[in-house]
Amino acid sequence: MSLIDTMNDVDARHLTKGVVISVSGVTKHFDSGTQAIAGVDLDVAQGDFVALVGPSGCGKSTLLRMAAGLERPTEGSVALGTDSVGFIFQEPTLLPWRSVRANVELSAELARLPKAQRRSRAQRAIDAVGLGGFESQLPRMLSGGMKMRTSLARTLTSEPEVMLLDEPFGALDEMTRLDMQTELQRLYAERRFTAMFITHSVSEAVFLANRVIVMSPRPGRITADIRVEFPYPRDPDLRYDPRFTAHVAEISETLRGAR
Ligand SMILES: Nc1ncnc2c1ncn2[C@@H]1O[C@H](COP(=O)(O)OP(=O)(O)OP(=O)(O)O)[C@@H](O)[C@H]1O
Repeated sequence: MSLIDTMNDVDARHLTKGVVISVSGVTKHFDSGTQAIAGVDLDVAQGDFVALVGPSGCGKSTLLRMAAGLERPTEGSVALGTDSVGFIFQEPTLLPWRSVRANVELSAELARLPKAQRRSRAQRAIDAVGLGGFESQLPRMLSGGMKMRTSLARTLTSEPEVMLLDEPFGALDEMTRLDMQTELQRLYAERRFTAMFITHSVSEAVFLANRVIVMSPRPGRITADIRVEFPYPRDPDLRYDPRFTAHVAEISETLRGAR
């Protein structure tokens, strides 16, 4: 049982086989009086890439934060079947005085891995995100996309079974964002972690996920759960495929209907 399950008073041994994140009958009221979430049930299977889309303020981040154990549900339960979890937020939050390599090694340092293993894992992650050659640069010398790559590499270094990503590419320019989407799904194709990914972009959701969850306006409920069956790794040109645009249209329509 992980620390997070302990915090949520849920025993992970009660999870259905193959389910890594289980949200059951969850409602969330904040002390301010805001009700963020209403009656959400969601099981995420091991190896699923789930994208959450919904109008601003519908409780997507709250749901993700509950999965991370950072918030408790008011009613219902949230269980996580592992304590091997990586987070990525919109802001890369790098330590400004540390080089790319030292930032990427941080998660392995915190996990107290021996130095040689730290080095080799960090280098593998740096190469995987295309930052080879930039190891000794400081964050202030990096573009927004490179900072996000560094943040992604830092998370990959701890080889998490579950990745929780809250609009990680929201602040990037369009071209960098498309590149990062391609990189992330390539890494997913190789490593098959379980992912929960928040985005405002329907096309980003369809390109990355094998399952798109659509939420209603606050208090957020699940209004649709749509399977996206394209095999991984996905080619950037998939975005021009009529089946891809049909998915985007269907989800956009559901979002409009949910307002
Ligand atoms: N700690 C908190 N205290 C009080 N209210 C909160 C807190 N965190 C979030 N909220 C409120 O709960 C609602 C849901 O917020 P949340 O950030 O989960 O939505 P979201 O769907 O992620 O929004 P966005 O897409 O704009 O990022 C909002 O009305 C927000 O103001």
